[in-house]
Amino acid sequence: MTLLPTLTEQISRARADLRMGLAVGMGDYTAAAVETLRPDRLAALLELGDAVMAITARRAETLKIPVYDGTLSRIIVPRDAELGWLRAVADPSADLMTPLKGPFRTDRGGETEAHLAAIALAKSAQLLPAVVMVRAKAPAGLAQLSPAACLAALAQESLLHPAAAARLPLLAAEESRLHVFRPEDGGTEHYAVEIGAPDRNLAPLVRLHSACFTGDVLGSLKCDCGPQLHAALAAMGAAKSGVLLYLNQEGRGIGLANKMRAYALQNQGFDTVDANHRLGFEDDERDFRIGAGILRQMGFDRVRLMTNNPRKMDMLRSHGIEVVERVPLILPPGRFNSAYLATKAAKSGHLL
Ligand SMILES: Nc1nc2c(ncn2[C@@H]2O[C@H](COP(=O)(O)OP(=O)(O)OP(=O)(O)O)[C@@H](O)[C@H]2O)c(=O)[nH]1
Ligand SMILES: [Zn+2]
Repeated sequence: MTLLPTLTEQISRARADLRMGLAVGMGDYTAAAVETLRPDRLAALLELGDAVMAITARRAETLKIPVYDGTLSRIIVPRDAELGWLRAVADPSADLMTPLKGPFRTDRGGETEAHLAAIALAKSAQLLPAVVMVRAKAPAGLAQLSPAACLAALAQESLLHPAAAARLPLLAAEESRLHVFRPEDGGTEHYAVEIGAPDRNLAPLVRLHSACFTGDVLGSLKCDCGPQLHAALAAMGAAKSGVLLYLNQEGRGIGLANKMRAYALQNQGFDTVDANHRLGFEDDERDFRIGAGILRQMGFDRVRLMTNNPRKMDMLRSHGIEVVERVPLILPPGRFNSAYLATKAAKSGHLL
């Protein structure tokens, strides 16, 4: 028995540190997220030694920087580099105005595990996936992680536990309950709306809905999230049975700030997939294992899934939930979201 933090708890702390702009120890390196770094901290970091900036292959492709190992690039940070330069490499918002930020010198060969782990940690903190790293042990007082352990822990399914539940009459269904699930790793909570009393032996209507503040709350016309949310609840209300999981994976897992960066790129003419890539993310950074885990905990192992996204079905199936039927959830496109929906069908495999 110990009062000391477990590896998962140490990772959660390190994630919070990156968000605050603090550096963390990653094996033999000291690493900080470019997005939150302050000029004085950059100067202190550069005093430790020569720095590289690690970016994902996706961002490197946009900047036409070579990727030697298929996953990332390590750009050598000039001794006199200013934070603005690092930020411009990390953040594509000014790409069109200043397309060529190079010439860039890059590192090749050698170990990249610490770089990969630092990028994965920045992504899990919903920060731009760009980190500045110096090969020097982190000074005492900073979080210290082992890259291999960090990568393994971040790839693992996070365990969730029921935190609270109560009856919640809804417009779509008076007989409803809201369950709050809390992950062990200190991350964001996720919710399950249980409508009626779905029979655990039958396959109820289920929807895995990913949070969309702009669509769900503000009624944004750029996507179909709000109408899909309400249509799913209405269908469950009509059936007097169903489970809607509200997963707090805003912006397909990249967070609202990055989603707004992606929207700004879309306003420049890039589509929803290319915008994610230019930011350094994959098209979809969500972890649908969370949904499977919540369903299993609630006693469901067979579902009729309301979705147009085959990835959701595959992920549930490979995590112990039988999808006995796909129930399409298609809303008429509008003036502002037709291009978005067409891109999802053409590039992300969404079914129409
Ligand atoms: N990164 C990014 N996320 C977006 C964009 N537009 C909407 N989103 C997010 O995309 C997610 C959409 O979630 P869902 O509707 O559950 O999923 P889906 O993959 O469209 O699949 P189905 O609706 O089930 O067919 C939400 O997290 C939104 O916040 C965008 O342009 N960029
Ligand atoms: Zn949306």
